[in-house]
Amino acid sequence: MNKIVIDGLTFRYGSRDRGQSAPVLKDASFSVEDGESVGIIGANGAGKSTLLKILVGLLPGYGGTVQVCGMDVTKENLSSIRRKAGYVFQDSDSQLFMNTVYEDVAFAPRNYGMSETEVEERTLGALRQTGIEELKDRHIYRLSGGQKKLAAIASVLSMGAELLLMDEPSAALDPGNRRNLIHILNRLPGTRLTASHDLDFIYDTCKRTVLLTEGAVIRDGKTEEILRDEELLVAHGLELPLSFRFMKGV
Ligand SMILES: Nc1ncnc2c1ncn2[C@@H]1O[C@H](COP(=O)(O)OP(=O)(O)OP(=O)(O)O)[C@@H](O)[C@H]1O
Repeated sequence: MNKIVIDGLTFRYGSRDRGQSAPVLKDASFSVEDGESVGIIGANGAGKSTLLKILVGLLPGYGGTVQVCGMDVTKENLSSIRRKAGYVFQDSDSQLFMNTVYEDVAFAPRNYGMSETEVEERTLGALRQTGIEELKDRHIYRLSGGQKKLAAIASVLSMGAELLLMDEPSAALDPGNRRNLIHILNRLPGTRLTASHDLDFIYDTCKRTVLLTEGAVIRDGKTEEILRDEELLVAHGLELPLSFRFMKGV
């Protein structure tokens, strides 16, 4: 079953009264199957963040078909979609707002009216999956960037998200935290869509990759094949990931 279906997606910012702006997504189509881990790569302004925001209903008014977890992305379906699809912001500070890690991770299940026993079970489960159980009583302001990222991921896992949508998850992480995040993501069950221009991170966490340029899907295929294609990457404002540069001896 497909967790995401995007068919002929077109989107432009702005409204008619402010004048029509150019489309930032142009007839984009691809699907993501249950259990797949897919990367979205593209230069600055390619439309990666816009695409993720459309999937969680933050940007209505798109053209074409967009379905998440079997539901059309419409106002009526948003609360059901957000129970199944967890959006991890690029900036973890925009996502964490409670006092402690535990409170933040417990927020969504509590908000959905689950019993305190279930809230605790889900919260501890999510903290375990992200390897931050020992930080549960830590104040959010006392977390490092890497710990905040893990807390933000735990806060969407606790509501039972089947689909993780992540915007630049490795941004601002040092090598140790980045490696830890790769290790944790690769052990998580479920489906993932990760937007990033950290191509090494995509190589380490996604089997399939979609290349976007100016809002259009240029390539959709095996990560290894796309990330090895230097000519393709350079033509679209990217460069070979380090892993392949070393192999070439560059
Ligand atoms: N709120 C907005 N209003 C108007 N235009 C916007 C808005 N947000 C983004 N854009 C424009 O939409 C296009 C796509 O932006 P988007 O942030 O989706 O790209 P991106 O691939 O995520 O880029 P980056 O890698 O720099 O984060 C860009 O031209 C950008 O300037």
